[in-house]
Amino acid sequence: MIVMSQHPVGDTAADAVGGVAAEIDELVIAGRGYRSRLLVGTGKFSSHEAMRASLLASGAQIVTVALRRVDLDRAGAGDVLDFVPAGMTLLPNTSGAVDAGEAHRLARLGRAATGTGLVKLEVTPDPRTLAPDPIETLRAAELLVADGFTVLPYCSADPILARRLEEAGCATVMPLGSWIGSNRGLRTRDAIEAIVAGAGVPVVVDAGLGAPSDAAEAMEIGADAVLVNTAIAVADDPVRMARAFALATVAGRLGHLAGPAGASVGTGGATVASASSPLTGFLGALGAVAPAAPSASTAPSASSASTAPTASAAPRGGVGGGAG
Ligand SMILES: CC(=O)[C@@H](O)[C@H](O)COP(=O)(O)O
Repeated sequence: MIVMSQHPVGDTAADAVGGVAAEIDELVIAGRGYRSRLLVGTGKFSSHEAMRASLLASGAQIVTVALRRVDLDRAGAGDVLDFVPAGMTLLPNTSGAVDAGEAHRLARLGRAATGTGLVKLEVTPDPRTLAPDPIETLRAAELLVADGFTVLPYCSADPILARRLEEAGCATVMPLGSWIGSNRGLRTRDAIEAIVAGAGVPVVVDAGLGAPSDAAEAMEIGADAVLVNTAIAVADDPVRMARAFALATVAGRLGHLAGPAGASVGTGGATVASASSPLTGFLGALGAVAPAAPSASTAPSASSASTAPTASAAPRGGVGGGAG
């Protein structure tokens, strides 16, 4: 069942997330700054009205539209573009293209019809996975850059390909979190971390983010932005879900900017527990209430010795450790 909540929404990211968007830094793509780090798609909504309300609630400033869905002659009324809120940056995409030549042709038609040189490059020849073709994507990127486009390529989560796309002149790289429309979340986390570490252009995690927490996770590990369509469009309440993604994106960015948690969580975290309270110092200060020595029956056997905590696995809080 689709329900449409009636939230009072404005038309900026700050309105959509109650002002907290002002706490994060701007996203800069091809020299232009954006307050919102959530990009949204326009497919799969139950109606154009639901789409428009959700776009507003998301606070997104960049919205992607499949060129195949656009009335390129702009002859008829009621086209999807008529429902994109004014002021949003339109990012036409080449969804449906199966090779570089087709992507280039679609992009040129789109530029003629919409007047924008921005293009989200998608080359997905395999209908089962909609996996981006890395070779055709790179070829298409080279063609489009040479033709004056500002290219934002949807790509495999591959650090080498990301570097090659950046070298080809792309304005961002947009590695997938999981298959388009799958809502499977951030399945490519390790690769995204490697891409973030090496990228000189914004990294936008695109596709498969199924819950707001997925967006937050991508942002925490250092992605510059996320692009979400299906999870918002198919939610029971797409407007509320759009707001949730907006808030999660800001929260994830704040978590990343805050530093230490992102650093430890982002590298996979520790594999042993680390006490949050300073156990040793506390007991010492009380006059050492020493734990009872293990009885013979409870003492670790030789065979279990490998599981006993070692010095290196001791809690990092340690003697006189920090606040609990
Ligand atoms: C709309 C768009 O560009 C999609 O191709 C994009 O990859 C979003 O994916 P999800 O629908 O999985 O969010």
